[in-house]
Amino acid sequence: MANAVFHQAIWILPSHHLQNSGIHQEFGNVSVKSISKGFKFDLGLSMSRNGGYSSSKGNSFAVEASTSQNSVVDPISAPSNTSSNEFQKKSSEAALILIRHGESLWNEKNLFTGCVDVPLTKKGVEEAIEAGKRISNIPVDIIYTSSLIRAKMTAMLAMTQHRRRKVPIIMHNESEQARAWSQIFSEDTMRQCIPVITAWQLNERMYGELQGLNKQETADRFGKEKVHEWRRSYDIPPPNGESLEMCAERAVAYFKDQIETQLRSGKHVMIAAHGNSLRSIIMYLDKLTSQEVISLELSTGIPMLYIFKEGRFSRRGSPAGPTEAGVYAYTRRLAQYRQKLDEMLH
Ligand SMILES: O=C(O)[C@H](O)COP(=O)(O)O
Repeated sequence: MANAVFHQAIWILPSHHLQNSGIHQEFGNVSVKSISKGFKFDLGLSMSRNGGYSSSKGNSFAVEASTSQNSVVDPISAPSNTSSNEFQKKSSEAALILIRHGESLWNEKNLFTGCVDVPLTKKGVEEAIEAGKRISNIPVDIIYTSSLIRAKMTAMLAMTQHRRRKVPIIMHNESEQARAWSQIFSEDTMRQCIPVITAWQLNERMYGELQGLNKQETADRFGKEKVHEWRRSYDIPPPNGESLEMCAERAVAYFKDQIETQLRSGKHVMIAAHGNSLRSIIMYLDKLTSQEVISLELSTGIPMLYIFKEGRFSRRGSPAGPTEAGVYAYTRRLAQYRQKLDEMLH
């Protein structure tokens, strides 16, 4: 069966809409004059029936004005005398930030959570804000989160700390109407937004019949070794749940199809997800073996930075150190971005 493709993540302003609609004149401080020609913001993505996203405009995530074909670029990211397309071609480097969500109410209670949709604790909120401070100087053009609230909360709270002060906006693609009703009608406002794509493929591994059970009690009942095998082995699933391998089949496939595509086009990406969906992605990025991944543990609310350059990922650290400088080895490009933020904000 042909894979039906639904256009998604498009913010469109048909020119007739403005002329005909009674809504207008002012959106906050933004005058409709600036958009009176009508334009289309196309984030270049489509969603297929199986829930995957594919690019409808090649690899580009450029937000384009259909009348002029000029991309809406972040003036801080791009050198002023270089057009966005040229910049993206020259830019062979993009930042990738991974964050495991902050502590959830079930992490606090030591319960297996998996795909159960549990929010953050107060400590989790604080961890997310702290994570945001650590990445506040690193560019972010697009955010991916799982569909679970703990990852979404973490991404949103982290972005409250970002010095660029762009607004993360969740893309609603669940129906044609949801897309239509969440359009944005100002190019200026669009420039100050970061699209947030939620994807179930980034959800925590499905923990099967362990979901809701206490981890300590489960270890007492089935034995520490068995439970460790369920939690950390690569290919042994918990009862009726997903092994890490099964989780990787969807999470890494999504990463390769969708997220790597953004990185290749020069977009800086943040992913807020989960202990095991991120372990599977890190296994891919760091080329870990199924033995090595057993000892990979991720703490809640800790951001990790990778640089994607010439088709390769290199880990630039995670904030184990007390200061940002001691944490991330900035590339020249990231240092320039930071310097521009300093100039803009002082
Ligand atoms: O789903 C859970 O319980 C946690 O988010 C991850 O649990 P784990 O450390 O047991 O894999």
